[in-house]
Amino acid sequence: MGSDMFGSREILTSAQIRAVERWAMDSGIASGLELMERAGAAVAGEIRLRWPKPARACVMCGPGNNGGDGYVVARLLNEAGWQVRVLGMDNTPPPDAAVMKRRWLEIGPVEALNEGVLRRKSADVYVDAISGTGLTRPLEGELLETVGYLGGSGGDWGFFSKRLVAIDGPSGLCLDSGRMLGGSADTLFSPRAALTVTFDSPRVGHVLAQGPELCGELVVADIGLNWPRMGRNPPLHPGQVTRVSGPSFARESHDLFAIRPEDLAKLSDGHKFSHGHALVVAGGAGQGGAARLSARAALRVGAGLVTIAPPQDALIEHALPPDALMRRAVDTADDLARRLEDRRITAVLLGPGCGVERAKALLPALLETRRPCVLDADALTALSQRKAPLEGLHSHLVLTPHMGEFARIFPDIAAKLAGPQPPFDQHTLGQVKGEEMARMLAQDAEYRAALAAERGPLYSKLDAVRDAARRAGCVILLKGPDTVIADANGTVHVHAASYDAAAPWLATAGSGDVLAGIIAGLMARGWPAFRAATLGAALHAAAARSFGPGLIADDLPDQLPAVFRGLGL
Ligand SMILES: NC(=O)C1=CN([C@@H]2O[C@H](COP(=O)(O)OP(=O)(O)OC[C@H]3O[C@@H](n4cnc5c(N)ncnc54)[C@H](OP(=O)(O)O)[C@@H]3O)[C@@H](O)[C@H]2O)[C@@H](O)CC1
Ligand SMILES: Nc1ncnc2c1ncn2[C@@H]1O[C@H](COP(=O)(O)OP(=O)(O)O)[C@@H](O)[C@H]1O
Ligand SMILES: [K+]
Repeated sequence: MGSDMFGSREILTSAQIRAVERWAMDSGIASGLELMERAGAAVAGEIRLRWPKPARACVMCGPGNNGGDGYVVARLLNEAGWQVRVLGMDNTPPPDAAVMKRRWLEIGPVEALNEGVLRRKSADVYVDAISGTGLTRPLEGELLETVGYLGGSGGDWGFFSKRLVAIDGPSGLCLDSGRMLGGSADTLFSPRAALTVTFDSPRVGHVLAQGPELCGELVVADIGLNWPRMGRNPPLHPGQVTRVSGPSFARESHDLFAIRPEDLAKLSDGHKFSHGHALVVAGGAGQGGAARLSARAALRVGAGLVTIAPPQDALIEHALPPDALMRRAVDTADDLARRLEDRRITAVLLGPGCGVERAKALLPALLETRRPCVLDADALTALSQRKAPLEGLHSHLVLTPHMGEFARIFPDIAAKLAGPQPPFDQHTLGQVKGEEMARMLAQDAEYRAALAAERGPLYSKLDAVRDAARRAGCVILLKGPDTVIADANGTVHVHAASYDAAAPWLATAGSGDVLAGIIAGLMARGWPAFRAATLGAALHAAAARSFGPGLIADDLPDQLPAVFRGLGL
């Protein structure tokens, strides 16, 4: 296991990459034309790596700079001996794209970009340069038909998905959310690329939602933008808007993965008693398995001591291994409060196998101590059933919901994420009334404001988790193949299983209990909530990869030593 798989890198929104490009051009690092030439060269190079013999290419160029990249690809493939057809639009492109189009026109013609021309299916490779980061509204008319045809409206998406190369992303995909612009109906005919080549950094939309599925293999090409990244800067406070000598945008760390050199040092240092003490609350008779999985994970991640705390009458069930576990009964909220008077208990996990009623009874006493703590599973359901679900939450807390639990605690945010996306037409608005209508009108206004401010137009999982964490005042880790973690200051981190080696076998019963235990163990060891959650998600996925297919949750904690060895600890 190479430690490179743990590298952390920034992912950017469309507005951020535009700011980076503008900064690079303004500071004389490269002109727009040079950047476009490098972008096109990177795409042509990746194509030639995969199709080493000159073949037939059909390059589809849209109205903007994404189309400009396409004209460069066409010219370079032609120079390499390929037979190239170019389909394009009858518009005045932006200046750099116009130059690239003229250069192509010295070589060959531009045919009309429409479904009819595509139906002839005369190429080995199709290059989608129709839209990239500049897509701001759903495609319409001929462009929509063309993109739908690439997505299989003619009954054969399998044909295109094997030979479609997308520049920056398949067209119609919103690179800020990973969702197709234009609502769910159009996703039926969303183009799926075999290969997507993007520039400088991944975009948010490459790793969230449908992005990974629609982009296919993702290559991030360096086009020499050379901007000062967070990693190379003096320490920044997360979420801070900074104007260092680089492009100016909110330097939120939208980064992928989590293990950094300072984590490695801290994981390997120290002495048993400096490693803290995690208390894992367990449930009544017959429910103990989940909490024991969590407790085992907390031990394996290096908590010095772990105590499992079931009710008195279930204590006997927990006489099972691991023997390193301590066992103490906790029946009532008073028992828990007394137990937590011991300041040596440095983190608490409540939820796995706990039972909703028991979690509800223990929650107030736990929250009152403001002890670092993870709330998972039944504790999340218990939260959502309180009159004021978010009351008493604080910044030393990590909530680890899956989408169902998240929706019960933040129903409005989940509805906004799952529902149709703006701009809403009269027909859509005609179908709703009351609060739903008010919510959609507000969302529509937000969409227009976002466009004006050059932010991404669609509400993404990243936005949703950030909004939820701000509202709750704690860290939230929303599970899924695209796990998103946010803190109350707006710092967001994505752990995308799709980005490196996918670990689909993580989706197995009890794997969430292990994740909660890993995070609680790290918090017991002194990691702050947000770092514990991001590092925990990375270790959890690494453990799954280390075991491989056939994994059950019980195997995960015992893979952690191999993961640590792989990290050189
Ligand atoms: N900046 C740089 O230096 C570099 C940029 N690079 C490349 O530029 C790409 C970004 O280019 P971009 O901003 O020109 O927009 P792009 O993705 O081509 O597509 C949108 C175009 O379509 C239009 N449009 C929007 N919605 C529409 C709709 N529904 N139906 C119809 N039209 C619609 C919209 O214009 P509008 O009509 O909104 O004015 C715009 O013209 C980026 O992905 C990368 O590939 C690289 O070369 C590296 C250097
Ligand atoms: N398709 C997937 N690929 C990779 N990881 C996934 C996928 N779906 C879910 N996961 C991960 O699997 C774990 C499942 O947790 P959870 O939903 O709580 O399950 P359980 O309740 O069975 O423990 C989470 O860490 C989640 O991020
Ligand atoms: K594209």
